[in-house]
Amino acid sequence: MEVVIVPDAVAGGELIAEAIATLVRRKPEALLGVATGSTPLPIYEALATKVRAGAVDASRARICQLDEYVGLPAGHPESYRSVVLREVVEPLGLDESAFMGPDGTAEDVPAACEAYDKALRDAGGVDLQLLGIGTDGHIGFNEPCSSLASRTRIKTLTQQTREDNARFFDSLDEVPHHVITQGIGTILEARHLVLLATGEGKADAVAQAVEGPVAALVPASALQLHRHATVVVDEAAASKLKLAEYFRATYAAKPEWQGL
Ligand SMILES: N[C@@H]1[C@@H](O)[C@H](O)[C@@H](COP(=O)(O)O)O[C@@H]1O
Repeated sequence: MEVVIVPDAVAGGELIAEAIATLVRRKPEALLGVATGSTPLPIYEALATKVRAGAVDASRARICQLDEYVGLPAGHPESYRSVVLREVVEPLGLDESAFMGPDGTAEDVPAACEAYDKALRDAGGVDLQLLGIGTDGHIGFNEPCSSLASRTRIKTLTQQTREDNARFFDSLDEVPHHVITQGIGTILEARHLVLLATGEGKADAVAQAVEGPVAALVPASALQLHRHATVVVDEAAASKLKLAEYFRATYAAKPEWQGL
């Protein structure tokens, strides 16, 4: 696992956007897994700026979703499908046909989950999966004690996560209890995992994920099992890392050709 400490969220966004641009230059039809929440927005903004400036041609890239609420009406502005179309697909100038995600409106949720895992496989697998981290250490919507081998499935949100996400809804009552999320086993199949965490509120979760034991209690610790995982953190989110100086020195000495 590589840990990169950046000065702030904008620098993190720029660094990761450049890694995505490098991937897309090498593999124009790359499948990019995107995360929702506030944290990845600087990545999407930096990437869209590169596309508009002609620094990268992302017109053949494909986008896939990490997770989704269950039971929101189709087209609800806070369904993750709507969020990803609004924040990623449209700003990159892509068509909706370049996008895939689990169907949170399906009557048969288990079948929708299985279909999504199959769709990811049929698409050739995810090349680069962006991740955020919940204050309880979740990735996607894999809450604490999710199986590290889990596949895409339905999960029940913790009260903490519903409260964290209530800011996107008119009230806490409107935040769904159920979600579909790529499983931890599914996420670990992506070729490159890139987790961005910013702000002091994520410092404990980051320290446990990076420096704690691999444990289902801290789903993000599963990144330790992946052979190409990159954790990008700002100073505040890095503030509880014991090895921060080592991570800084390692990154400073890294040959530029290696990229992320
Ligand atoms: N399902 C999403 C996660 O993918 C995201 O990482 C997390 C943190 O969001 P934020 O970046 O807004 O803190 O929120 C939600 O639970």
